[in-house]
Amino acid sequence: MTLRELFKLPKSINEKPLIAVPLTLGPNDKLTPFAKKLQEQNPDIVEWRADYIADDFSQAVMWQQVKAGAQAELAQKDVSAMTEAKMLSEMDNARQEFDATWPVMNMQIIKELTASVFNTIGSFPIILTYRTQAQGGQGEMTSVEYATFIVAALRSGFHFTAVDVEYTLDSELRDKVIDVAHELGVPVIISYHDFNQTPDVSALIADISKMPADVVKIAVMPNKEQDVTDLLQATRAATIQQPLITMSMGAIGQRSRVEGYKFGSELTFATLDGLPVSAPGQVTISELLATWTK
Ligand SMILES: O=C1C[C@@](O)(C(=O)O)C[C@@H](O)[C@@H]1O
Repeated sequence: MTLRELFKLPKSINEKPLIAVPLTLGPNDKLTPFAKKLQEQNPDIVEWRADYIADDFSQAVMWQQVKAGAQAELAQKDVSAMTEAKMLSEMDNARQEFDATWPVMNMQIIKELTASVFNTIGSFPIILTYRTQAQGGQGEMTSVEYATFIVAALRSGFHFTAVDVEYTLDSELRDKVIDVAHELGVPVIISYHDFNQTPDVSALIADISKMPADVVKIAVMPNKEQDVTDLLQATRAATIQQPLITMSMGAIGQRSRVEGYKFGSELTFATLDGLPVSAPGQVTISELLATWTK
């Protein structure tokens, strides 16, 4: 099965790979200008990089906000030291109450975040990705928080075209997330990143393909031109059942993003013009299309 078939997308008319653009907006950015550019440049897929926003709604951050609000209110009141001490001790009880209700609040927050993405750009297929710092992203969640986030977003009632699950996630949690995705009919991309070097890509492809992955994705850093050639050749030589996405990152690896499809990589990440990259070496859609029509 091809990646297009798996994602239920129309057949390509020119044998080119799918183009995915990353949505890397943080809590203070507006989605509407992104949505407008999206309509203009019309990529195949949007990858929602939730790690750029989700940590701003973590339990610790939300509690800090509640606490800061209460303290600001206290500061405005002219209260005695005794009353102030009493109110502060009440904060401890409030903290316990906050912690007890957090799982429900967390689900609601994740649902609202997901809804805001789908309500603005849901006419495009969306891949759900939360990239941890260990794999080159912004995300600081623990493995349990990561799995909770992904499962809650998948169960939010909005249908993702695919979900990215990191290869390095603890295997028990990984299986749990994959089970939920499959129960909801969402294909799982198992992805591996190395921002320092190009390891043995063939071995990695073989290893990931043995997992319950519907798509295998590998993004690694070349230190020399030969590393890019090795990645492309490993992509061509792969005999796995699942669709494959590979790329060499950084400046040296850029050609893999443009011509990787000739070796069997079925999707390439590019940015909307003028928007930031989500990994080194990504080109813009315009650059990509210009190179393809040369
Ligand atoms: O896994 C990938 C590939 C990527 O790292 C890249 O190199 O283009 C960009 C990420 O947003 C995406 O999740």
